[in-house]
Amino acid sequence: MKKILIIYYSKTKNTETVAKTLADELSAETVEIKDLKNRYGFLSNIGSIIDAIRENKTRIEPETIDLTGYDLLYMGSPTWAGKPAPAIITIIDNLKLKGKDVILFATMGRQGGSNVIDRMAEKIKARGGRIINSFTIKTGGKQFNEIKEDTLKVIAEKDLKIYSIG
Ligand SMILES: Cc1cc2nc3c(=O)[nH]c(=O)nc-3n(C[C@H](O)[C@H](O)[C@H](O)COP(=O)(O)O)c2cc1C
Repeated sequence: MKKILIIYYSKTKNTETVAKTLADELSAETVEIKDLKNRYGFLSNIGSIIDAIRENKTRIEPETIDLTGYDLLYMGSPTWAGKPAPAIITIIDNLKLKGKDVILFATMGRQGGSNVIDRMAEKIKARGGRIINSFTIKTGGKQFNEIKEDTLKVIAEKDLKIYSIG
């Protein structure tokens, strides 16, 4: 079995639900990237949208992750104004991704997830990583258990367990 790490940011636990479901199904470890900037309240939401559109960096915890020994990475972000969350933009630039296989996922209320995947992919490829698969999950109006069900469906449809072998 490959050693798999799932790296994610999640403000309201939708992306976390996907990450934890993947972790259970694929026997993977997880690392949550925390954004140390206040992202709660109306004004903060506007700030978050501006930060996402401009791809502003943010203060995160952990600042980096030692990826030595991991054969496969999953990386997940919510969609913010059609972009990856600032915490994900920030962590990608702090990781040594040369030669790493990466599977990307994005959650979205309604739309924009594929754009998030594309942008994450561009940045990861620029750092020497290889994107081997990706998927989006729609979360608008869904309970956590429905998001979990949707994730289980994607794991089956995309045959994601195949990447754990070897
Ligand atoms: C600042 C902000 C911007 C967002 N922009 C979008 C968007 O452009 N398109 C969309 O479908 N959902 C958008 N959403 C909804 C989130 O992408 C969606 O709820 C996601 O599943 C949240 O993941 P999380 O619970 O892991 O934080 C936005 C949410 C926030 C807080």
